[in-house]
Amino acid sequence: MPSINVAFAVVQREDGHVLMAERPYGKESAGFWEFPGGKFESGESADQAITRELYEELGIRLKVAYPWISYSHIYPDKIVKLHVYRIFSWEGTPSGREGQRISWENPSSVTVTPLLPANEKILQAIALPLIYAIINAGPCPGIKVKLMRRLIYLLEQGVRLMQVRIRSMNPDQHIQIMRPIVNLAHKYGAKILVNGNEPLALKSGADGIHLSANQLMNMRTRPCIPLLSVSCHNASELAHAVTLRANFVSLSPVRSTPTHPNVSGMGWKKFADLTNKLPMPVYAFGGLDSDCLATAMRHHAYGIALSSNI
Ligand SMILES: Nc1nc2c([nH]c(=O)n2[C@H]2C[C@H](O)[C@@H](COP(=O)(O)OP(=O)(O)OP(=O)(O)O)O2)c(=O)[nH]1
Repeated sequence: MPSINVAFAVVQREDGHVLMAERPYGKESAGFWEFPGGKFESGESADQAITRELYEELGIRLKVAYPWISYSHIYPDKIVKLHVYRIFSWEGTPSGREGQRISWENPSSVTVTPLLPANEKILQAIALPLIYAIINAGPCPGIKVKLMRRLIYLLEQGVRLMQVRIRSMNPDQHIQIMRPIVNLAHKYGAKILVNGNEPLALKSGADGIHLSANQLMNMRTRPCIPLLSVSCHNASELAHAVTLRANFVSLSPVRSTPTHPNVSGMGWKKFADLTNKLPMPVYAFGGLDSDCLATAMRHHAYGIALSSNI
């Protein structure tokens, strides 16, 4: 079967809406909605293809194009290798220069239909926020109040995806602590994952679980929960996370951290080599702060994970 390379872009406004385009009359799959982009021309790189396509199709000049994920989709007559970019800044006002209809859509509630089947996973992924906060807590007096305070602080800062990791706590007390956390987060439209414990996640109404790399490698089937995130450190763990259909992973350590002084960070080059061909969102983790977001995205990260200890 022939295989073609295609570059397309998630062009995203500040309000989170993304630009979608209808495939015009005369093209294959006319009437289906897609992200703007198209086939590589002979000798072109992915970067060159996306820059040219977005100018030809929409009349916009890209300021920065972040290379994101790559994946293949098998159509009845061909394999399409999709190279996906994320665009947050451009010059010009997008318009359908090839007669195609365009629409700004909220990724969580897309109104245009039908979509190209290869694009479902992209829409699910881009509903995720750019920052993933990990709240670590050990047993300590007043832990419930301290956790709630930290949660409120993060929610007020605009964080909408959090993992809560409480060590050494009996299951009943754990649920008692998690329920109000989940309820409050949901009032802000935020999602909560609990670390490592599927029954706890279900009983506390959390949105998902986060697995350690050890738990991941011992698991053969995906837990039955909406969101699954996983800690990964190398290529084989990433590959298993893909097999288990994790929604996203954190890949660490990018830099060495005070909590793991004997482990050296992999650095951005290795991070990019590991994530470059992955079909899922990856949060860069370990020794980072929010100023690292653009650097992370230049190296194929979806966003960054930041840890916060109690
Ligand atoms: N542009 C784009 N193509 C996609 C997406 N998802 C997806 O499966 N594809 C597939 C559909 C097509 O088989 C292929 C893109 O081919 P195309 O015909 O649009 O490319 P093009 O704009 O260069 O078209 P042309 O100049 O050859 O007419 O990639 C997407 O979101 N955007």
